[in-house]
Amino acid sequence: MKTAEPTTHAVPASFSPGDALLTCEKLVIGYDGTAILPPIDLTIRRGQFVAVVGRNGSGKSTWFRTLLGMLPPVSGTISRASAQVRSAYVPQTSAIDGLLPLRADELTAWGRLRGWSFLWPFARKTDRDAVQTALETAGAKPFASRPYRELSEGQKQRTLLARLVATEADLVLLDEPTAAMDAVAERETMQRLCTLSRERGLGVVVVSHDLEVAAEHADVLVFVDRETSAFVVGDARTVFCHPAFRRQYGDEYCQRAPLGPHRGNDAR
Ligand SMILES: Nc1ncnc2c1ncn2[C@@H]1O[C@H](COP(=O)(O)OP(=O)(O)OP(=O)(O)O)[C@@H](O)[C@H]1O
Repeated sequence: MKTAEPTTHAVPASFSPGDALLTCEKLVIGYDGTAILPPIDLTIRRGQFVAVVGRNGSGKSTWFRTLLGMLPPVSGTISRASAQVRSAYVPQTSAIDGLLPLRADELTAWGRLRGWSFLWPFARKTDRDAVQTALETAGAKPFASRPYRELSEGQKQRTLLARLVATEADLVLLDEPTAAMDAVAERETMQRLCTLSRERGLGVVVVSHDLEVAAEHADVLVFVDRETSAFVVGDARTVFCHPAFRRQYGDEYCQRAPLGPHRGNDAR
C-alpha cells in the first residue's frame, strides 16, 4: 500500500517508544457522580496503537470525553507525563457541523491554529507545508479544495484525519474514524494510523466497531462494556476470550483469535 511519509512532526529529541503519555489511575467515569464502568487503570504510551471496542452505549465515548477533560471523572486521576504532551481528538463526523463554510484544506489548517493564528491560518510556509503533508497522509488531497459540507461521509472522515495529523499532537483519540469508509479505505486508514504511531511516536487510541480490523492493527485492545461492568485490556485473545466479551459477541472471535499480541506491546 502507498502511504505518504510524514515529514513535519516535531518528535521530541528524547522520544523513545514506550514512554508514557497519559495514565489513568483508579479512574471512574460516568454522569452526575454515577459510575458507568469499573475503575480504569491504564497507561497510553508513545508508539502504541490502542483499539477500543464495545457495543453501542457501552461507554467508549464517555471514556474519551473524560480523557479530554470534557467530562469530569467521578473519581480517580488522569495524569499526563508532562505539560508538553498535547492531545487531539477526532469526534464522530455527526458531531461536526456539516454546514461549515470551509474547504477540506481550510478545515485541515484548523489543526495548525495556535493562539491568534486563526486570523491568518495559511500565512506561514511551515503551516502550509504541514497542511499539504497532512492531506497527503490522510488520503484527502484529491478533494482538498472542495467544500467540506459537499464531501461524502468517508471523505469527511479523511478530512478530519488530516486535521488531526496537522495538529502534530502526541496523543490522538479517534472516535469511529472509519465508520463511513468502505472496507479498502478503512484498512488504509488503520494502516496510516499504525504508521503514524510507529514513525512519529504517537499514542493512537481508536474506537472501532470492526473487531477484526481492530485486532489486526492494534498493539492493545480495550473492551468496554457497561452492561457487565467490564473494562478489559489485553491482546486479541485475552479480550476476545473474556467472558464479558463472549457474552456480547459470542464465541466466534475467541475461536479465531491469534495467539499472543499482534504488534508485541503491552499497555501497562
Ligand atoms: N450526557 C449524558 N448523561 C447521562 N448518560 C449519558 C450521557 N451521555 C451518554 N450517556 C449514557 O452513557 C452510556 C455510554 O454512552 P457512550 O456514548 O459513552 O457509549 P459508546 O460506547 O460511545 O456508544 P456508541 O458505540 O453508540 O457510540 C450510554 O448508556 C448513554 O446513554
